[in-house]
Amino acid sequence: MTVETNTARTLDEKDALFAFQSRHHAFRGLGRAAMLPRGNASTISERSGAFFAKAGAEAILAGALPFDRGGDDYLWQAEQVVPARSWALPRPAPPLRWNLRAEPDAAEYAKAVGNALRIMAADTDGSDRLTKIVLARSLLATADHDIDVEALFGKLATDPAVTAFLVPLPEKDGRPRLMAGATPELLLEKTGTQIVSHPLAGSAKRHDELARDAEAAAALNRSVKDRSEHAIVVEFILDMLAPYCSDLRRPDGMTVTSTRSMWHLGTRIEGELKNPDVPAVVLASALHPTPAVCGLPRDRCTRLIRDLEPAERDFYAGSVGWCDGKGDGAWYVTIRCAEICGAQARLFAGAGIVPQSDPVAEAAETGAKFNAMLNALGIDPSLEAFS
Ligand SMILES: C=C(O[C@H]1C=CC=C(C(=O)O)[C@@H]1O)C(=O)O
Repeated sequence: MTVETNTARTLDEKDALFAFQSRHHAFRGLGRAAMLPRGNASTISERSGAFFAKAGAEAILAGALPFDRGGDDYLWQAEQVVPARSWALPRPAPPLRWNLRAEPDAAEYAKAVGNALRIMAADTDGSDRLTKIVLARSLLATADHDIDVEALFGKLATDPAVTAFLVPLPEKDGRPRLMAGATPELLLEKTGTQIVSHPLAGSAKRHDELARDAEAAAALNRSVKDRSEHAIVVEFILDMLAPYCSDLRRPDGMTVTSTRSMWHLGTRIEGELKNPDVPAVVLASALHPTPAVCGLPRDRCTRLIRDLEPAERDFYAGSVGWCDGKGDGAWYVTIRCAEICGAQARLFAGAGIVPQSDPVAEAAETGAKFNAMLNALGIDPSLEAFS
């Protein structure tokens, strides 16, 4: 991917179409040049192939794939792509007053987890047997005036363990929308013939007090429930990538990784492609959604999620990222994020449910996963609305 270094615009201009910032990548796209004709996962290969055949190897498409493989993606080429390092310094924004509504609240969410556990327990055999499902809830935060998206992005980008992102979403009721977040999870990165995926699953809340924080990490590492939840994701990704790879490697065990607010179990998977021409977006689209955000079996879980969750996921738990005309690119799992529309932010958080799950603990885990966005929005995470 090529990022223009000759920037005619100043970096504090407000018209970012998309932006990504992590330890490895930091750029923003300015102005709308062209949209990839919309379509679902089954046509991404043809559509992106035709697009880059015209736009050329240096062109970059960035944006979002929805959670549901049948839904349409939203990918854009910007007029100009510029480096964005200076965004590591958050811009001060005036404090907002918030009205908060949990949809559903923790108690209702715990009931949905209970329902999922009953379905799992009744499922004793068969190839369609439910082994894991990820259930999410949302939090609708409405401010007294419009959210300063650039200031929000600056705050999200201060955690060195995440990729902060800002991508446009299709308008809803005629109003512009975008997705902002700080994802810790790499779905797929491709550079030439090399691919990397770094799934996360299995979580614990972090604590200010050092000894308590270290104990939370150690307990996560010992947890049979979290290890089984994680192993399902790793096996799924290895199975999906195997047909594309001449070599696929993973370390012996899983590792404990962290963001500022959460501990996770993670596994870095690396591979060498048989055919280097398969583009990053096609591989990401084939992998997505993994059991880190959906479950196993995938199609059955997609349907069950629709029944068990009150709010539509839309682009939450999809994938955000970019690819260039050479086929390189990086795609992340769309988590620790909020859909922003004017003064409104809809935050999402999910948790993997396996037979050993405790509904109340899973509800608390989703509460903790809101913290990255809440902190960046300047909302006190200890407020009652999240419990
Ligand atoms: C679905 C989410 O997290 C996923 C990623 C890491 C750990 C997870 C877990 O432990 O349940 C989830 O699989 C979310 O943050 O909304």
